[in-house]
Amino acid sequence: MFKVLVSDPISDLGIQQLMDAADVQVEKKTGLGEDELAAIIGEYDALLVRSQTRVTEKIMEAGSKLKVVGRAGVGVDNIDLEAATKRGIIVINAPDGNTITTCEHTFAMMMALARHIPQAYAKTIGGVWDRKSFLGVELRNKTLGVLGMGRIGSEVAKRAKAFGMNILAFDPFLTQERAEKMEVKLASVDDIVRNADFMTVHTPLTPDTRHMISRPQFEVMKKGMRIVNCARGGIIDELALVEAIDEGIVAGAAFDVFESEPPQKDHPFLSHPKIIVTPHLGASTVEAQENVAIDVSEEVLHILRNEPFKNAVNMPPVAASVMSRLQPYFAIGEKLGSFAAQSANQAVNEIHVDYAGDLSDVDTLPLTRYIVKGVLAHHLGDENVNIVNGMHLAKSRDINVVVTQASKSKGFTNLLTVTLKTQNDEETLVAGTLLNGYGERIVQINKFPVDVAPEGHQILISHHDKPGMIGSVGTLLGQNDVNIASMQVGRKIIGGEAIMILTVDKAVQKDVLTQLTTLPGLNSAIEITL
Ligand SMILES: NC(=O)c1ccc[n+]([C@@H]2O[C@H](COP(=O)([O-])OP(=O)(O)OC[C@H]3O[C@@H](n4cnc5c(N)ncnc54)[C@H](O)[C@@H]3O)[C@@H](O)[C@H]2O)c1
Ligand SMILES: O=C(O)CC[C@@H](O)C(=O)O
Repeated sequence: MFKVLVSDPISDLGIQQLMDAADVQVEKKTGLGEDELAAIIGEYDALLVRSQTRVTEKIMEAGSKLKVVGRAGVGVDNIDLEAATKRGIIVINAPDGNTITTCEHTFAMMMALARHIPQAYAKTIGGVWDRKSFLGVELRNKTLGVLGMGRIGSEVAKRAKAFGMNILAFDPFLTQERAEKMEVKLASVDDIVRNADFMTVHTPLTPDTRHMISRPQFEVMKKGMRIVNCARGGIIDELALVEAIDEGIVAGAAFDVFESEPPQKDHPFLSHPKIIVTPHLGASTVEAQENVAIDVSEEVLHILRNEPFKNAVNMPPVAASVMSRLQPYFAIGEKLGSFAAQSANQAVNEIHVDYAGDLSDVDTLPLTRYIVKGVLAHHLGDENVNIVNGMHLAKSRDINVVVTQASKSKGFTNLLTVTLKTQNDEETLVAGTLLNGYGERIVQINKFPVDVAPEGHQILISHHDKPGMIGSVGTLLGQNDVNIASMQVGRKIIGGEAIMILTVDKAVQKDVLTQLTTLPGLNSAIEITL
């Protein structure tokens, strides 16, 4: 039974599927401080948060069973990603669910700013009928500068066209071709600052974007600019903005987010007549909260059940088209890694993976992660290694991961070859394939061609090819109550070195393996469990 803790208010409708899952127990405990959360997190396999809970290194350290932290929303600035990656905790978010909602909030803020709605409302309900102080401006024919043309920025640009606005857009990933397709004009930050009437930011907060609009930009800014920030506090320098408004450069600003949240009571935005604010409400609609909760719950279930997932933040995203090609190989990749590690039986200093045939022209990194996990988990334990921290763990142990791709696949449509190089320059090679209609197969072990389904308990025997070997192994196993399900023998030349792989029905006692090695002509016997 997996235990999931929900530590922020998250839509019940969204997390219903977790509650309905027979293998999951959900507990809700909101408003916990760091120490309180650290004290209980050790019991849980997954933690679901919104933006209030700060998932610090201390929480990750205390979360000895924690496999995944799910963020019902986009920004993960409340989660220590480095600490999570180090401990193999997968951090996932729900990047799509609140895009439209936040885009619409941006428009609500832009319209409110253009027409002074909050200020006019306050005066009107205060009994003052003031129609002179609130002369607004139209959006039509105005230039809107959009910084950050990702999910939300693109939707904002789309809607701004319906208002008759001209759009200048900047994003390091925005190409001329895509800008033309979206009917926006590709511009630099400087162009936008000098020419826009309205400016809205939709970037994450990074060292690059922190204070990307500050004193130098205000100094050259078009007079009368109106600025909206529904992305992250800190992208626009708050103090420099207040100065720019007071100097008459900026006509007004609408902010949903602050450098520090909630802002101090004496924060200059809270009393400025030309600044309107909301308390980080960008994603706060019924629809968005349901969407993000559904998305994140689905992903948490996938991760807990060891199924493929897509929105991990501490791993690079993988295109759906690439994922669909690689996914069928994840299980065999991990098994090959594990098989190789169990048969190498020595400290590994290089994991060499060769992809051939169908896998020769695709970015195989996600698959390599499964193979590396398979190799490392044998020594480090399943609970300590996963596809997030595997590469990091390999690097921290000076294990090189080398990947090659070749179109030739020795007669197979696809072939994965895992070679482990050990300290004494020895190599252990295991190659496998997915056979159409037959599933996973190991087709080579070291220099020997074989045909073995990688599953359950297996015994890998190295021996001298001579009459009677199979019989004496079978007899010894039978005497020890070990039932053989299948057996494969591989050799290069008659009477030379050979291997035997037996699939047996249960785990084999160590002393049975020792007895096997006393048989004349038998060199080694290793148990492999997949
Ligand atoms: N107010 C809210 O409640 C709320 C809700 C959802 C999202 N957000 C925030 O909105 C922002 C945008 O979210 P999104 O879903 O569109 O993210 P996204 O990742 O789809 O888009 C962000 C874009 O910013 C671009 N970018 C990065 N550095 C840049 C730079 N220096 N200059 C210009 N562009 C740059 C990226 O290339 C990317 O295209 C994020 O900060 C997110 O956390 C806020
Ligand atoms: O309301 C929230 O959870 C914050 C939403 C937003 O900032 C996000 O990053 O998704």
